[in-house]
Amino acid sequence: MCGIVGIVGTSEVAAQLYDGLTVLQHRGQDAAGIATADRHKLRVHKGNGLVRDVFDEESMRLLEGKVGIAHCRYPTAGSEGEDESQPFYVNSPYGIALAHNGNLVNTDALRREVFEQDRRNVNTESDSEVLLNVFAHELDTQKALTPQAVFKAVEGVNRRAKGGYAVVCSVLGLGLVAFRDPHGIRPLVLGKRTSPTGDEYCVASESVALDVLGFERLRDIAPGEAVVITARGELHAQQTAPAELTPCIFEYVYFARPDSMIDDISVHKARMRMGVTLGEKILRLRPDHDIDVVIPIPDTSRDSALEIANVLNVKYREGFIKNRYVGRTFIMPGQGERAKSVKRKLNPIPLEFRGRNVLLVDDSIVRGTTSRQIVQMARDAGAKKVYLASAAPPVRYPNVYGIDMPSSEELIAHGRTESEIEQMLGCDWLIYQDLADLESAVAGPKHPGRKFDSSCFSGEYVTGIDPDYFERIRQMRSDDAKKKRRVAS
Ligand SMILES: O=P(O)(O)OC[C@H]1O[C@H](OP(=O)(O)OP(=O)(O)O)[C@H](O)[C@@H]1O
Ligand SMILES: NC(=O)CC[C@H](N)C(=O)O
Ligand SMILES: [Mg+2]
Repeated sequence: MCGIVGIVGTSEVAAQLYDGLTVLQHRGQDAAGIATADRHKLRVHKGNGLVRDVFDEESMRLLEGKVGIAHCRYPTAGSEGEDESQPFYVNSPYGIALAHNGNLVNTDALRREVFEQDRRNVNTESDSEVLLNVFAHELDTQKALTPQAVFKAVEGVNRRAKGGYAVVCSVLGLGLVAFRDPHGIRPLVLGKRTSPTGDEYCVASESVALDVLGFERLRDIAPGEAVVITARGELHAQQTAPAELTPCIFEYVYFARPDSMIDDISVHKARMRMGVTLGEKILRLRPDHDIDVVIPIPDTSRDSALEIANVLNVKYREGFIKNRYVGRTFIMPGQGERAKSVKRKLNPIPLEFRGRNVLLVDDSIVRGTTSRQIVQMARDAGAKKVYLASAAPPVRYPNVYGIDMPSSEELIAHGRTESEIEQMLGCDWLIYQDLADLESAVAGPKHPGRKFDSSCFSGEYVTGIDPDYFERIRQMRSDDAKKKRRVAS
């Protein structure tokens, strides 16, 4: 789940892109990059690591230009190698840099098509580089470099690429281009700022980037919409494909920051509502429950856990302290690293557990890495009974649109009943949110009936998927496959 930002400013943009990336760091911790454009040149600096590690004073100084894009990466395709960090660049036509959040599900066919029909070679295993070459080819077939020509090119991309994609591009001689797939699976929001020298625009994965950079949130980019902001600050927008909004529900469950608005829904409020519906379910199933205290598994579950405690009318306590210097464990590339990180990251305060029946709350249980260890930690800290609530339903199916859970065997809930999972996690009671409750909680009162991509819970994929696709990505991207790749390199 990468983070992307693009800015058209009236002054230099590199430092602002850097600041934007730092607040999107939770979306990708593996690599980062910035590309800026002045009138004649595109400059790119990128590499593996956190944003603060990839850039130094010297590299920032070289990133000149008033138009630019930036990316932080959490790989879902190809390898974790430096050459697959983003933005990607092609020199023809015009010079284009592209940053992509999402994942294509027809990359192999597209790669062949790009080579055989468009006569372009893609030198990495990245789906994003394939996407860039499709866009470049489609733009190359247009006569001039105008917003209309870009819209035609994006129409071509929409026709050919299948999957989740939120994209920002910098096109030399024109400005910034941004577009979102026809289902709007991945988020993209547009903001504006007025400076004494003219209008400035920013496009970002999450509105938190607009907030910190002082842009006003204008609106979300619509599914199947493309936006061109010329280097002079003129905004053009057009629908480039028939569309139906079904944003990824996992953004609200886990990925996004709570202080972001995504598709006009506050992530914070969505998580609070998830807590209310789950609390109500607990009361329905066990009106005479014996829960003494609700304890969140930090960070992401906090908003939901607090509301569960309110609904149950029991105490809410911070019983685990998070080491703020350890990153998010779920988005780490290998299982060994994830498992070790839970211990390094979370430590219990025993007096909150001793002799109590505790309800631990997590936003989601994916591989079960976190919950298995946490349940044991709660017992070791002296809890009498350990109950576990998940603000999301069981994750039973792979995610193919930009979240790296490609192999169903790695998912603890795949092919298992809730009581089997309860046993594996070692808790006294496991309770999951129902999918219908999750969807209505996220939609909230402002967007009742909103549809979502909930494929990792339901197994229904909004773009349709080739039947052999799952086996192919399992071979490429399971934890085993990644381990083998690391050993070989
Ligand atoms: O079942 P698992 O495979 O362990 O995955 C789920 C866990 O991973 C995430 O936490 P993470 O540490 O990534 O981030 P957070 O601090 O934002 O909660 C998520 O919030 C769950 O706690
Ligand atoms: N998480 C993402 O959005 C990943 C983008 C792209 N598929 C990559 O692997 O680099
Ligand atoms: Mg967590």
